[in-house]
Amino acid sequence: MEVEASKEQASSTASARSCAARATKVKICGLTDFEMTRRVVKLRPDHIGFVFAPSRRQVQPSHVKQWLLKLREEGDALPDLAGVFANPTREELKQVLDEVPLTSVQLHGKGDTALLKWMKDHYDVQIWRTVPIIRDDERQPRQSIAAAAAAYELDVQYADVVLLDTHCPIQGGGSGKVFDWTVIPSYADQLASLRLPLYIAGGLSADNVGLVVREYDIDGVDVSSGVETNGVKDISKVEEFIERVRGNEHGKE
Ligand SMILES: O=C(O)c1ccccc1NCC(=O)[C@H](O)[C@H](O)COP(=O)(O)O
Repeated sequence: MEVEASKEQASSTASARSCAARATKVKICGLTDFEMTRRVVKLRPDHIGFVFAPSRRQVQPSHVKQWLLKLREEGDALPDLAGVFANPTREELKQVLDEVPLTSVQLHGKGDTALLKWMKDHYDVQIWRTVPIIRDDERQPRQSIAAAAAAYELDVQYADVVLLDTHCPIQGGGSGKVFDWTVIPSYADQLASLRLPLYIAGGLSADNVGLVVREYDIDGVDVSSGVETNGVKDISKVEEFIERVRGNEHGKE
């Protein structure tokens, strides 16, 4: 099944990093209505994401369930289906996972090893662990890589993908802001030794995604704000974003 294939792709680990040119995965996040979800799915991203955390992009589980049913009825091959949460309780996760056939759960906020273990024990989902990277302009001491690593190392044993995203103190993600990409190689090295795929998010758009994909040894990219116009998903921006990723693979001459 397409979803299964997509899950396997998401698990392609850092061992693939040694290949000269490989396909960088694309996740389009923060879909909020059926019609846009349908149009995005037809562009064949590797992952799509629905935000269940409090946010202007928050969606209801019952709505997402209906959209996915309709797409299946129409015969659309579905990509990996990610649900985005910020510091969820077990009950909140259960409510969504029992209703929506998600294949991945993306967690923002503080780590909770017991929660991750519970999820792995009860649901067949990939876990995306977000590592927030603090921007210099937040006027906090710059986060050291070691400190961030210590924060996620605790639950990395249950993570299937690690996502570096710009720290967003207000809602946890979807900031639309770029972090300092020079930290990427240190994470890439650490995660390669753990054989965990590394994805990048935070302020990506068609204008800058080619650069991050070409210059850094990463497995995938994730976007929300950068494919919106006036806060609403814009299908021409989504299309352009996916084209830029696919035309700029790392290692391609
Ligand atoms: O998008 C939100 O509103 C959101 C709220 C709370 C937690 C996570 C959230 N979004 C996650 C994403 O959309 C992506 O993983 C990523 O943060 C996208 O960032 P950006 O392209 O900078 O909007």
